[in-house]
Amino acid sequence: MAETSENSTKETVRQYEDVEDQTFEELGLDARLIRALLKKGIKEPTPIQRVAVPLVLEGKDVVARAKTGSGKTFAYLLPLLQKLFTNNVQRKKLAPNAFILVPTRELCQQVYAEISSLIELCRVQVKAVQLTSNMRANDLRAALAGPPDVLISTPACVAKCLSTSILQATSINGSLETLVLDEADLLLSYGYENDIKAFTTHIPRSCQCLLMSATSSADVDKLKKLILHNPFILTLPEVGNQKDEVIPKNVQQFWISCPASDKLLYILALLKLELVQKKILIFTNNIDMSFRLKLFLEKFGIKSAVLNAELPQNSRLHILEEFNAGLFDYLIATDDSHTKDKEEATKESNGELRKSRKRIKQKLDSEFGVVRGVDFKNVYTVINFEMPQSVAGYVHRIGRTGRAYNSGSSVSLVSTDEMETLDEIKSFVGDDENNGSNSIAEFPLLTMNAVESLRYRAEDVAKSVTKIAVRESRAQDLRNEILNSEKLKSHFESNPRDLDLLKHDKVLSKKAPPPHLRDVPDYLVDKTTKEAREMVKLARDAMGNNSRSRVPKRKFKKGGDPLKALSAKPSKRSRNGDGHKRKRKKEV
Ligand SMILES: Nc1ncnc2c1ncn2[C@@H]1O[C@H](COP(=O)(O)OP(=O)(O)OP(=O)(O)O)[C@@H](O)[C@H]1O
Repeated sequence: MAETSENSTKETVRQYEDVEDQTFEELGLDARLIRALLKKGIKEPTPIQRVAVPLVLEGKDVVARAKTGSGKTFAYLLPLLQKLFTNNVQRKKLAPNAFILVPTRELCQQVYAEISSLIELCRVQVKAVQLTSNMRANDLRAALAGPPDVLISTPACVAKCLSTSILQATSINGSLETLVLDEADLLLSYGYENDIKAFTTHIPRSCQCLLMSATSSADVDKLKKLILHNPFILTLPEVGNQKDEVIPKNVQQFWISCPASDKLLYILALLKLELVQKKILIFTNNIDMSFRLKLFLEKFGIKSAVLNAELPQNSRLHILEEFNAGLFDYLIATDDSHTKDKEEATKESNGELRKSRKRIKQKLDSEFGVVRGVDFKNVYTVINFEMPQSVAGYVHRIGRTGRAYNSGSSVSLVSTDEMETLDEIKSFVGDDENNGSNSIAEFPLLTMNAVESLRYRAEDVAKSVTKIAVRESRAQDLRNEILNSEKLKSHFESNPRDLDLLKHDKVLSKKAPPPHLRDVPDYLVDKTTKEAREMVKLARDAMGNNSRSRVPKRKFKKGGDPLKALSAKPSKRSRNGDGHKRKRKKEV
């Protein structure tokens, strides 16, 4: 471990070249928490947990940067809970002892679910609550009555409570012991700067502050200066500042060059010919495109659900829960919604959608964030149907697979217009054919023959998915979800575990897909594609990758991965053959 003092009295930077294989016991964790983790199937700490837990237990301020899916949530939740229930002298407090601030409601819900389950499994007297901006003043007051020990919220909601005196500044000052800023790199970009600044004036000097983030950025530095006193800055080799260490190594990244007008055809080929493994998370940049894709796939018998900022919160949470529980395999998510779709919504409000949208009166939720930090379970493949608008967006999207010790892959469909973005991403993630780590390789399993064999059908169907059909479906889906949302609210108050009530991957079109579209006739699939498909299937079976099971997957031996072992493009492969061979050699 290398330790340097930056600014001698202010920051201690700890660079861990080699994190020792300590157990949770050796980190000083309470037996109740260890038992709770075991019940969740978690036996060994991840590297970030190994370095962060002891420091947090010691009461140090910590800035932890670790890759997506590296287990940052437990890195702060475990010691935080331990501190709360081991010093269980009845504290006289007027406000919660710990605040966990996150950028989105989805994260609020996720962190709340994690902490609640730990509390339940440990059987300890700790109360956690989550607040969201859409709660009425009375509900906020009721949630804070007591007060609870831990509060999970977006900064905006805390600011609202302060400005309406539901929370008193003096109470916070007298009670706050731990402040966590989770997904710190996003808090400012979500527009919470003023809310955070308003809050910081009430943080007592003695308060321990923890800042967790997946990437380092100017925003993280700004928050660090604003909030932390003598922080320990943790950098791990898997995190590092080096470019090639941003994406988890257990995620294989691929790209396919294709004309923008052929994207539907290409994704159909990938899914229908089963060249990618399930579960699959597909990203689009705007909501209309997600419905176009959903309707298109539906005509070929591929059912999917959509997830976006327009949906009511209850529905969004339920969709996530269903997807995580394995009730459906394809989820089409629209991200970057807090910027782009808002603009679109404004434009649309002047246009043809005005009537139907007005009736629905639904606004995009500025606290929505599907990509950042949300823990999608057992997603094997992330597909960028459209390229994200920033490098950070790419990192976070890809980070939805390969979580913890699982493996995964990503496939980006890249049009000519998006090539520049791909180059930028490649240079950021440290794509280096000679080095092999973190390279974004051309997807080897899709042949032109395979694509062309589906062209006629795909183009025919794509024509039928008109703009009007898309917009009607979007409005219809929204109406359904608003109704669902009401049902969900009352139903889940009494049946919180009933996930099967509403399936969100219902088909939108009235007609069932004709058999010739639902099943790809055998004669259309060439030999190479059949082999590729078989390899993907074998790999899935070998990994025990059944998206409907919650059993942790077996780790895949790199050498045995079909995406590395087989190429459906002999000519290209031989062109890049050297690079591939070198890569594989290095990995064995
Ligand atoms: N020690 C562990 N062993 C196995 N799985 C773990 C461990 N710690 C956490 N996990 C699981 O790993 C997944 C990812 O964890 P978490 O959401 O905390 O990642 P993260 O670092 O916060 O990612 P992101 O930056 O995307 O938010 C979760 O499903 C979590 O339950």
